[in-house]
Amino acid sequence: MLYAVKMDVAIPRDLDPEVRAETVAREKAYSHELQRGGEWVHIWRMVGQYSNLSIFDVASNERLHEILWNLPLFPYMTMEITPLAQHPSDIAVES
Ligand SMILES: O=C(O)C[C@H]1C=CC(=O)O1
Repeated sequence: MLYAVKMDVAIPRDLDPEVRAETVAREKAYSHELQRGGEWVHIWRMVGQYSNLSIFDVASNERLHEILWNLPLFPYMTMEITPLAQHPSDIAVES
């Protein structure tokens, strides 16, 4: 199942810089692990924003929830989640 997830990050300005750096580093490692495992298919920076647009390919709603809930930056994020379906005009799936 494919999902587009827009993540907007808003880390409080007064967060301890060490906590901030450590949380961002854990987020990066967690993201890399999921990308290598094939569930986090794309991650794009949204120009001019501390936001990304990501594509996930996961087995279920529950699995996506688990992945997102465990993001180290989850407490500082707002997300918009859009389930994706094949488009009938996609030449990759045309028969
Ligand atoms: O920077 C971001 O967009 C937030 C987050 C998502 C993955 C990652 O490494 O950082």
